[in-house]
Amino acid sequence: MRFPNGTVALSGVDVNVRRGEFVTVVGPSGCGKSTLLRIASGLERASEGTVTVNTDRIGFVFQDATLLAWRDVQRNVELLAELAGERKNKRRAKADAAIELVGLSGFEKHLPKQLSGGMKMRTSLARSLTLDPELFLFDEPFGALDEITRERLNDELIRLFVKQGFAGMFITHSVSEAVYLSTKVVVMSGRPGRIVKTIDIPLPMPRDPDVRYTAEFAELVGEVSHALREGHA
Ligand SMILES: Nc1ncnc2c1ncn2[C@@H]1O[C@H](COP(=O)(O)OP(=O)(O)OP(=O)(O)O)[C@@H](O)[C@H]1O
Repeated sequence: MRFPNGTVALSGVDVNVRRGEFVTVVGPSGCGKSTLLRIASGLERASEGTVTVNTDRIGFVFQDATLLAWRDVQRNVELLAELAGERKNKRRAKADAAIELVGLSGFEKHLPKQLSGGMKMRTSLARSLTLDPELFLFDEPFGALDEITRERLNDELIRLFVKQGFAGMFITHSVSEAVYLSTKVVVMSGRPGRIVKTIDIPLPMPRDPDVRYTAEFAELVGEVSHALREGHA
């Protein structure tokens, strides 16, 4: 990916994300992770190479929950179905199901300003879930949350991944979050972003929260951290 101003953001990147895979991309700031996700989503067009996406049901969750301040949770979650021109009954049913999936039942009438950071992210997740995505893209969605909320949302995300069966592509700066969530971790170098290493995470899904304290987990975290350091050198 070369931007019109000459910045080369990505070079020779080759990634596959299949159904049943949750692929996390880690790498130093500015290495092109968001660019890669935007290219996968179609928001950005690669200047060279090919991108093949075998579905048009793509969910995208950003670091910011991007909720409309004047709409309550239910009407925020309904937004995409509304834009797609779906009837009120149908979009309400979809929103209700998604709100239930993310554990926000009872908060339908709350406005964004009445929600915690974690609840805002859940609302954002629910909004994308109404699309019933086959490919779900996440650009560091939990980066701004405290550790406990983040760990809880990691578990909820894994539950959704196992239940809904989408292909997941996730960006994070946290090595332990990457190992915990993923079936595969892609480590990128500094700009222009190249893939330094791809590491399979063979831990069983859904993850047991206590897996974080095992030797196997620590070893995988070590492997990802080493690869990150190599890419930085
Ligand atoms: N539209 C653009 N035009 C020119 N350069 C851009 C454009 N968008 C991004 N870049 C540059 O491309 C590089 C990759 O940016 P990107 O946001 O993808 O990195 P990132 O790995 O997601 O960073 P971070 O982890 O800090 O969010 C950066 O150097 C950025 O300045």
